[in-house]
Amino acid sequence: MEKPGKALASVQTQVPLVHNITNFVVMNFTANALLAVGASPVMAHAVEEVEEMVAIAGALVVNIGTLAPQWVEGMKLAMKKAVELGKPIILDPVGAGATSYRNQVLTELLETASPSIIRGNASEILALAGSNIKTKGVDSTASSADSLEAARELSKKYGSVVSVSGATDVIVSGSDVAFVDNGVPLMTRITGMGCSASAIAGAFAAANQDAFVAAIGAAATMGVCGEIAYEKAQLPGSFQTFFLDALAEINDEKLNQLAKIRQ
Ligand SMILES: Nc1ncnc2c1ncn2[C@@H]1O[C@H](COP(=O)(O)OP(=O)(O)O)[C@@H](O)[C@H]1O
Ligand SMILES: Cc1ncsc1CCOP(=O)(O)O
Ligand SMILES: [Mg+2]
Repeated sequence: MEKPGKALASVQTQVPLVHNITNFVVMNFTANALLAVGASPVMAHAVEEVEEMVAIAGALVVNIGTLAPQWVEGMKLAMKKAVELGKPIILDPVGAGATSYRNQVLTELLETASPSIIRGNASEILALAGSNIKTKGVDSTASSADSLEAARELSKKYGSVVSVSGATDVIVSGSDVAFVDNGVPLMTRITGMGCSASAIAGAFAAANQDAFVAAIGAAATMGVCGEIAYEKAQLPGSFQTFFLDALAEINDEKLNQLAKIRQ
């Protein structure tokens, strides 16, 4: 397995534009996380402009966190355009398994296009694979270790890389699996950490052809930066600030040294 530093260096040298259709809760934090890691964020969801925006972006991140029908229309238009132009799509199925509306919209989005990367927590990935699990709003009620089979199924069904976050991040691409053991539990106590993981996966996918390499690099970057931030702050408010600082200071060498990736 190639070390993740090279994939990060590609992001930092290319500074890709990442088009996010994401939720109201995390827009600001996600944009800051992308800027800090060395990418360029834009948030745009109006049906009137999503096609033009995706045309100038390196990747499209679709996050269903605060859904409404007009947004779904914009997501579908953007996804179709991304397919037409060969741009990678990252899908974050926020709250899959919490309500039937979310499940229905996810079915429609996955009929519209196959994402390069599906990034969610364990409950969301299990729900997406058809299990009856009830996600606790947007929070997971399952462990990433229990989602390996579901991730495999989804990866085969949609031809996507599936990245499941948790104590260990599980990343599946067809029959290939990688595990990333970085991160700290405090990351679950700040909203937008998973959404940022998906947005950063977008930056990595924009700058790296191989979606498996991109998803692993993004997960390792998130986890390593969480560990660096935790050395400085052990409470959510200050941790969030130090996490952004860590994203801004991470480089290929440090990432290679601290990433714990198993295959
Ligand atoms: N128990 C944990 N220990 C260490 N890192 C974790 C833990 N749970 C989640 N993370 C990390 O936090 C980030 C967000 O993951 P998660 O909380 O699962 O996403 P979401 O916010 O979508 O539910 C990921 O980078 C993940 O690796
Ligand atoms: C709390 C909340 N409610 C709707 S979207 C959202 C943010 C979810 O963010 P994350 O999946 O990164 O925890
Ligand atoms: Mg999430």
